[in-house]
Amino acid sequence: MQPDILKNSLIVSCQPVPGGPMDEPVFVAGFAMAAVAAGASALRIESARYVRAVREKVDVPIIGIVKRDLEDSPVRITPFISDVQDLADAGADIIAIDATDRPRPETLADLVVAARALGKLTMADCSSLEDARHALDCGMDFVGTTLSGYVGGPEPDDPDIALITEMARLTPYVIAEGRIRTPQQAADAARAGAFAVTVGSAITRTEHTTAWFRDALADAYGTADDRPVLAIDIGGTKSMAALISGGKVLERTRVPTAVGGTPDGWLSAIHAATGGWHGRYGAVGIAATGLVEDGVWQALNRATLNIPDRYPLKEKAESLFGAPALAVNDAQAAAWGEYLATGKTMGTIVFLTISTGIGGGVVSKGALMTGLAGHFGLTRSASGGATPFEDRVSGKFIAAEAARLGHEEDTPAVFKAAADGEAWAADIVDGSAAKVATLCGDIKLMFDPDAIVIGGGIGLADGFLTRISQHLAALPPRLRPELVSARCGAEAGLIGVADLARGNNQGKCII
Ligand SMILES: CC(=O)N[C@H](C=O)[C@@H](O)[C@H](O)[C@H](O)COP(=O)(O)O
Repeated sequence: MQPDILKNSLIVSCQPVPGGPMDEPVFVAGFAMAAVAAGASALRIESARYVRAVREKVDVPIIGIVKRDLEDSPVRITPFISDVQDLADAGADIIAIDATDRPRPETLADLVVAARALGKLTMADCSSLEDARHALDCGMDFVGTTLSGYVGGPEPDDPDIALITEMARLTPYVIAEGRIRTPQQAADAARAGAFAVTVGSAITRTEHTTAWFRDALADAYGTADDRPVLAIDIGGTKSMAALISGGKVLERTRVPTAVGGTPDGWLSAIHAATGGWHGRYGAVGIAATGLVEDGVWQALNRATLNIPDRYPLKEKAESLFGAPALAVNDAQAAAWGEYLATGKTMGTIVFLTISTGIGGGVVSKGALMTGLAGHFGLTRSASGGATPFEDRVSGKFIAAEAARLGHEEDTPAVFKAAADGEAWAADIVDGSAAKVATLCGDIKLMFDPDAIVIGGGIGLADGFLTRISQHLAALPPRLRPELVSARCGAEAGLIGVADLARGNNQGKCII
C-alpha cells in the first residue's frame, strides 16, 4: 500500500468512550460501516480486537492504534512492538504511533522498523513540529496533529490549524486530527494543507456530542449557573466545607462535628462557619458519612455518627443555605472525585478508602452508584464470616491487635515497626493486606473495574499497596485487579460532590 491511498480522505475515528455503553465491538463495527457507507474513505480504530471486528465488515484502509496507560511513561498510543504486531495481525493497514519526545518503553525508530517489516505504513501522532521532524527522520509515512494540546497544560477547544500549516512545509503527508468538530473546521484543515482529515468525537462519541448540545442549551435557556458550589463533607469527628469552582478549591474551612449533637446543629455550625461565602455559591453538595438515599440521611453505624432515622438532609440544607442541594455518601462522593482525577479515561472504577473505618464507592460505566453500593466496610465474606470487614482490617483493628500482643502502639507506630522489620507488626499489617486483597479479588469478580483506587491513611501507608498486590500475584491475570493509589487526598469527597451538585453530569451520572 502507498501513502497516496489516503489522499484527500475523510478518516473517521471510531473510538467509543472507554467503558461507556458504546464500548462494544458491535457498536464500533456499526459506526465504521455507517461512516464508510456515508463516504468516509478510511477509519481509525483502537485495539486489535476492534480492528478485527471492523476488518470483517469493511474494505477501506484502517489506521490501527493500541492505547495503554503505563505506570512509567506518559506515552499512550501504540507503545510496544507487540502492539504493532497485534494490530498488523488483526488487519490494520497503517499503524499509528505516539511520536512525542517523552520517556517511552521502546524507541520510535524500533517501532517503525517493526511496522515496516510487517509491510505496514506508519502514522506519527505528534504534538509539535519537532515531533514531526523526528518522525520523518525515522522514516514514518504520515505525520498527524493528533497529540497537539494533549501533552500538558489546559486542553484547547479548537483544532491546531497552525501546526497543520507548518507540518505541510515538511511533507505533503499531513493528517489533520484532534478537535475537528464541524465540517467548516475539516475544510479549514484541508485548505491549510492537510493530506487527509480525521474526525472522531464529533461523529462517534455520542456522550461528547450530547454534552455539547446540553451545555449550549443550558446557556441559551439561562439555566447554567457558573457560580461556585458550596461543598460540605460531614464526618464522624469533623466537617469540612469548601467553595469550589471548576474542580478548584477557592476557600476552605472546617468545624468539629459535635458528638452527641443533632444534624440540625451540625448544619447550623457549618452555616455559621461559611457565613462569609453566602451569595457566592449557586448550589450545595453534601458528602456525608452513613447512608444517603434520595436526599434522606440515616446511620449505618451509629458509633461513627448518631444520625436519627430518615433525616431530610437535602431539604434542610436547601432551606438553610438557600440553594439547590445534592447529598450523597462521603465515600461515594470521593469515588466520583477520584474518577474525575482519572480524566474519566476509565469507564468503571471502584474506590476503597481504608483508614479508621472502611468505605468505598463504585463508578460503573461513567455513572456513580448510590444507595448501599460501595459500603465494603460492612461486607463480611472477606473477613471470613460473622464480623464486618472493617472490624478485621481498619486502623482500629490494627491498634487493637497490637495491644492484644502487648504493644500499646497506635496505627502509624505499628506501620513504622513493620517497616523496621519487627515481625509482630509485619504480621498484623500483612494480615490486613491479605484480607484487603481478598476483598479486591472479589470486587474484580463483581464489577470487573478498570482499576481499584485505594485511598485512606492505611491504604496509602508506605508499603500497604505493595503488600496487597503481593497477595494478588497468584491470581490468573484476567482475574487480578489493577490497583492504583488515590490521587485526591482528603478533599476527594468535596471535589466529587461539588461536581455532582453542579449538575455538570446531568443525565446518567448517578444511578
Ligand atoms: C489525544 C488522543 O488520545 N486522541 C485519540 C487518538 O486516537 C482519540 O481519543 C481522538 O478521538 C482522535 O484523535 C480524534 O480526535 P477527536 O475525537 O478530537 O476528533
